[in-house]
Amino acid sequence: MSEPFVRLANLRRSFSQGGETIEVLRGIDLAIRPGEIVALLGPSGSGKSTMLQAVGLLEGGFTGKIEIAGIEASALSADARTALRRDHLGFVYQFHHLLPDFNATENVVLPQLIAGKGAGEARARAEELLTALGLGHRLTHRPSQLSGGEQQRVAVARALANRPGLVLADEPTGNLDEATADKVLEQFLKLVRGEGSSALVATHNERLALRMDRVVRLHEGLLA
Ligand SMILES: Nc1ncnc2c1ncn2[C@@H]1O[C@H](COP(=O)(O)OP(=O)(O)OP(=O)(O)O)[C@@H](O)[C@H]1O
Repeated sequence: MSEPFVRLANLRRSFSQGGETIEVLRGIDLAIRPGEIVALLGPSGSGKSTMLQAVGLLEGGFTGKIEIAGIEASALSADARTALRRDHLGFVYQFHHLLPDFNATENVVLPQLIAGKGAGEARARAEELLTALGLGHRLTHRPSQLSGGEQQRVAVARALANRPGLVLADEPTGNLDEATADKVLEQFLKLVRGEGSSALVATHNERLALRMDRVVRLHEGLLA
């Protein structure tokens, strides 16, 4: 069996608030294999976003081990963490966070230019992804000219643009109606599987979670 792409060991995070300490993550262990799509289920406030922020190397304040692509992240400098994030991770949020003044293609091109890819190659990749997501007829629309589901699909294309080994998605369809959420999730899963990426998808939707390869549940700071 292949080595995990992500390995978390005894991951902990607490917050101090008004003299009280809340232990949100109390020793998380998790391994995600290359290409595996894992649903992270848990009620509101259980710590799903906190855990994704840790794995996404977006925040400090954690203890324990976070290993991505065989690299132990906690020992790295800030620059090296940024490089690890850029080279291996893609993010999809509940709200798309697309750049309003750029069209769909440009929003997907931009992270590739930042990663050092040439403009022609980046544009071809953006168009390939957007077309695979059924947006071939919306390439030059700006976010305000797209529906909620279309905006979220552009965000999915952007997350996958640099071929990340791991996609982190925080309630990626939480802002959509049920029918649209189903469709966007279906396309997301198909694309991630086609690309061979792993994914960790936070949701409180049991039904959507069951369409992924494995479900883990956050309960009282631990994974069940
Ligand atoms: N910066 C912070 N300071 C203090 N407490 C925090 C902070 N960030 C998160 N928390 C607390 O940590 C707990 C977990 O929050 P988190 O956002 O990770 O939950 P979640 O499972 O993603 O919830 P939701 O499904 O509602 O998004 C909450 O009780 C929250 O109040």
